[in-house]
Amino acid sequence: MSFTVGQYLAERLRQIGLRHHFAVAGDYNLVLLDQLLTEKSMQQVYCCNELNCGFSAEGYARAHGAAAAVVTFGVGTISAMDALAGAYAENLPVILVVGGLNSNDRGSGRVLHHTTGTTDHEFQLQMARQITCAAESINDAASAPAKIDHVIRAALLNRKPVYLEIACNISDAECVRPGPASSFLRPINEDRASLVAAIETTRDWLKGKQEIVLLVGSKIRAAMAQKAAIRLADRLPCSVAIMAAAKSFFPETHPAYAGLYWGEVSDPGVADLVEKADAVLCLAPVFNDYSTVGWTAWPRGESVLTADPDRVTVAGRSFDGFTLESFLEALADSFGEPRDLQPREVRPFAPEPAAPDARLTNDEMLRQIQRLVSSETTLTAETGDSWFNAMRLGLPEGAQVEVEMQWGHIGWSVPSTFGQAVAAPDRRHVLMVGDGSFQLTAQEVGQMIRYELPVIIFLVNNRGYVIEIAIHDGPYNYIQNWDYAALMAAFNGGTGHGLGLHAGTGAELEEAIEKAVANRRGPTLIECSLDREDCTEMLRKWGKVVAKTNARAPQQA
Ligand SMILES: C/C(NCc1cnc(C)nc1N)=C(/S)[C@H](O)COP(=O)(O)OP(=O)(O)O
Repeated sequence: MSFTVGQYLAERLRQIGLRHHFAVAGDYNLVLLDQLLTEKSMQQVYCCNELNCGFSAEGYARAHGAAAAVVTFGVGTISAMDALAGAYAENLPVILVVGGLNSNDRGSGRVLHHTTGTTDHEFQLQMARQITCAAESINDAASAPAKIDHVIRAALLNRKPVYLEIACNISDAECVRPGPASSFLRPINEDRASLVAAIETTRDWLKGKQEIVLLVGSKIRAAMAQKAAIRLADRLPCSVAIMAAAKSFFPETHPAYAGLYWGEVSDPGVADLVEKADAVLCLAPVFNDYSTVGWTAWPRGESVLTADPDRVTVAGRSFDGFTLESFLEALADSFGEPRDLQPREVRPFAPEPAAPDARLTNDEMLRQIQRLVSSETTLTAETGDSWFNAMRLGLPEGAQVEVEMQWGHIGWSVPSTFGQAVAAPDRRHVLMVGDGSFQLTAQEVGQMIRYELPVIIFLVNNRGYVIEIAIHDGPYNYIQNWDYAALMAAFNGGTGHGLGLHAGTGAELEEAIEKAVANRRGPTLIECSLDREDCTEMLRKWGKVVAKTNARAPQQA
């Protein structure tokens, strides 16, 4: 039985644990898709467009650790690249596989369809190199194994996306079979002396410190160091604060957990805790203009240790050659046994319930969403006031929150939630997405219907781009209103189980949530109608500072 290049790729994807890959057909990738279909342990899941295909894979990688998306050359790839750049920004190993030009035509001087009409056939590979940690183009079967192994290993090691182009006439070409996948998964060789020196320097730096804070950042998951951070908090007398993009990456039930640090929109008391501490250990942080609230909340200086996924900087020295996980575990163990502490009571977001027939408010909506959140819930919060709503939720052990605060592509959340639900069907998937964002990628709700995924979508209809209005208003922040709930009938196509409901009061929302929980054979979109002015106080405060930062005059020469 012959074995092909496409099957080599399929076998490697299976070996790294993928049970699905996402795809949009195109004439350059049809034969490749056939080859991937021969791998019966992996389901081929289809998307409405390549941007959504890329974001679906990104969501799958959030839930499953890695993901693959298969698109066609040019028109498919360039669209998927927006999601690939997002995966790069969010440290997610997405493998973008592209059905490429026929190897006889590549570099032939001929003009081919789905290209820009020039004879430059390298443009796409060069673009991909800017937003991936590895990019390869396969135009002969002999080089396929090494190139496939190279990009997959790079993706897993760097927790970043990669790009793999396979000429359309090579996908079914004869190929050798792969060996075991253990070569991909082997740990990096760590430098013991550097690790010991880093621990000793850190212990000296900590001597005499009274107020120690661990500030957990969003790259802690990509660094696979969440458990090690807990181990350290169990042993080091400290408080733990999280950055917004790391919501749910440290258990809120942990005795040392203090809350969200986000400058002037931090949880009560947490800004003081961090800013007055005499030792802040920043664990895998991303300090950007949004996460530092316009550069106003950025811990730096002698009282700060920064532990990045591949480097520790403390007391004027810098160490690398070991993983963040190894550093945190060794530091934890240097403090001996865990402290004897009681778990913390998580405070849910629980304002007084609104009168059942009163106009639905943001707080009432969030109060009811809070009651849905359990240890098996993954809540995805879209860019917009949904970010700030997610920050206000109390999370039971095991509940997960997904945000995209570095790339911040509105619309990301719909396909990403689809990908997460494909990856983790046993969890309850809840999506909070604004009307403006939803209009970019709404089609993927149709795929949730196709694959019968019971996602609960809170469509926050506040009639426009409220986060932009808070930053800087103008006519460009107002959009055509849709009847979002009515979309579900259209997406059902006569046979689907999608459910579309309107909620304009607390009572209507209560009833809609009941129906959504009962609808196990498809998604339920609950269109929550809110006043445009009804946004979180956090957004208002944060928006003002960010607007001021955006408005800084050019540096005078
Ligand atoms: C337009 C834009 N950002 C600019 C933007 C524009 N285009 C892309 C792809 N990504 C972006 N972030 C943003 S955050 C809107 O306020 C989102 O509106 P909506 O989803 O309705 O949420 P809110 O009402 O809570 O703001």
